Amino acid sequence: MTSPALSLTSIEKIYNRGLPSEIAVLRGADLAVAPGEVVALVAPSGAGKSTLLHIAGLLDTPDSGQVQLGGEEMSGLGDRRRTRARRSDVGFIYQFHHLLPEFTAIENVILPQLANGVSADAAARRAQGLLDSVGIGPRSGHRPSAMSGGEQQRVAFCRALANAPRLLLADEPTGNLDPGTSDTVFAALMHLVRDTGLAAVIATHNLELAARMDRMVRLEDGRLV
Ligand SMILES: Nc1ncnc2c1ncn2[C@@H]1O[C@H](COP(=O)(O)OP(=O)(O)OP(=O)(O)O)[C@@H](O)[C@H]1O
Repeated sequence: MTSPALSLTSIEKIYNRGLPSEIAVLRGADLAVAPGEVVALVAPSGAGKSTLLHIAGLLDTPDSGQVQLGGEEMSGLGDRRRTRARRSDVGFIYQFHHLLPEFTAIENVILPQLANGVSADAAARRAQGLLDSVGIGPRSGHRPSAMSGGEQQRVAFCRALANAPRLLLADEPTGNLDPGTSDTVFAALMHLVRDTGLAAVIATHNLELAARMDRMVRLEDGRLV
């Protein structure tokens, strides 16, 4: 049997422990995502969606519970190995694209590859291929400020996939776009994800988009149902 791309077991996260403001955000959250599976994560605002995504993507650590990527335990790793695993195994997409404004679209997709030790030529070829696949190849030399919101977000998708991660985590990837653009951009994202066969967890408030994924999980009272 192949290992899940992501496995979260009994994840607990408490903020401000011991203080009057203590808040138990995650209380035994479990989730397994198979390679190639696209899971919609639906949660009311403040339920702990970002906390969960940050823990799954090794940006934050749980107070207890296990995080596995591709069957490998991540919980006990030191900072350097966590950073390496995050860089090569996980791609992030945020609601606001967070592209580097002083670099062009293609440079934004090249840079994470250089940081991962890929040669400049190979990185440029891969970046151009990714941009072509979401229909913005001809705009690869533009800076983000010269692109529409939907185009910028498609560049952010390509950047997230630049290092061929095994897991994609997205936090409201189309949340700041108008409904029409959101639909086109979501279709581009699904195309990329299906094309590369990677596992994805995509947080969204949009139930119509959630219904187009393989499975929907809801974050409720610190657990996933
Ligand atoms: N570093 C922190 N210290 C204390 N409390 C925090 C911290 N980060 C988040 N929280 C609290 O934990 C809860 C969950 O936060 P989180 O950002 O995970 O929610 P969310 O579901 O992503 O919300 P939204 O959809 O509004 O972005 C919130 O009540 C938030 O105020």
